[in-house]
Amino acid sequence: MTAKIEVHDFNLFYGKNQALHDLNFQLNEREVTAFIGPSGCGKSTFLRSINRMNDLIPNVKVRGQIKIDQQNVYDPHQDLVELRKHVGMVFQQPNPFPLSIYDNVVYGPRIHGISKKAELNEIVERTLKQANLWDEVKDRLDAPALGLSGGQQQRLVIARVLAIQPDIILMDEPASALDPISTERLEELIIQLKESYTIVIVTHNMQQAQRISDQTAFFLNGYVVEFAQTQRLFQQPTQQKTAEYIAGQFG
Ligand SMILES: Nc1ncnc2c1ncn2[C@@H]1O[C@H](COP(=O)(O)OP(=O)(O)OP(=O)(O)O)[C@@H](O)[C@H]1O
Repeated sequence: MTAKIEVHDFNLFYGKNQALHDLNFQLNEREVTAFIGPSGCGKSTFLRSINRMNDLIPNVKVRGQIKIDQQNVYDPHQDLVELRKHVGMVFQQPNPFPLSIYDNVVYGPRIHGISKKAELNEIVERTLKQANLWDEVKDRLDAPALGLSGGQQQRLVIARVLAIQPDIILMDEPASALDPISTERLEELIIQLKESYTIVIVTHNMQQAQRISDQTAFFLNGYVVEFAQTQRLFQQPTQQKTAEYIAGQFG
C-alpha cells in the first residue's frame, strides 16, 4: 500500500477556536477513505485542508503538515493552482456552471490553455464516459447543464473534475442531495474511480461508508478517535466512542 497523503501533527484554528487537534494518519493511493462523525466535528474542515481551500477563510491558522506524494502542501513555495489541479473537489450540492454540458467539462482544460476542438471533444467524451454519463447526454452536449437531474449534475461535476486530470478527488457528502437510485449510481462510480484515483469522502451515511470505503476515520470534536480498515472499524471498534457512534447512540 503506497501512502498518497500523509498527515503529521496537523492542527487547525479558526481564530482562537481550535477545530482540528493533532491529526496523524495516512491515506493510501487508489483507495477510498471515508470520514464519518457527528456534525461540526471537523470532517469538512480537514477535507478543505488537503487542497488548502481553508486559505480563503480569514483568520485560519494551521500547524503541522499534510504531505501529498511526500511534498508538504503547506510549504510556503507550494503553487496553489498546481495543488488544486492535482486535488479535485466535489461538494454536497451539485454545482455545475450555468453553461452547456460541453462547456462545463472543458472549463478547466480551457483555462489551462487547451483550445483545439478535437482535443476538447476527446476530453468531453472520455470524462463523460468515465463519469458514466456519456450515454445519457451524448446527443445533447449543447443543452444547459442546469437542465439535468441532480444525480446527472453530480456526475457532470465529477466529469468536470476528471477533465483537469487530478490524482486525488475530495468529496464532501456528494450523495446527500440525491435520491436513492442516483446515490447507488454515484457509489458504483466511486468504486470504479478508485482504480485510478485516491478518493476521500465525507459521509453521514454509515452504510455508504461500509459499501464504498477501504479505510474509515471517525472524527469527534476535532480529534480522529479511530482510524482503521473500514470492516474492522465497524465490526470491532477499539474505542468506546466509536462503538457508541456506530451503534447510533449519539450523533
Ligand atoms: N468558516 C468557519 N469559520 C469559523 N469556524 C468554522 C468555519 N467552518 C467551520 N467552523 C467550525 O469548525 C468546526 C468544525 O466544522 P466542520 O464544518 O469542519 O465540521 P463537519 O464535521 O464537517 O460538520 P458537518 O458534518 O455538519 O458538515 C465547527 O465547530 C464549526 O463551527
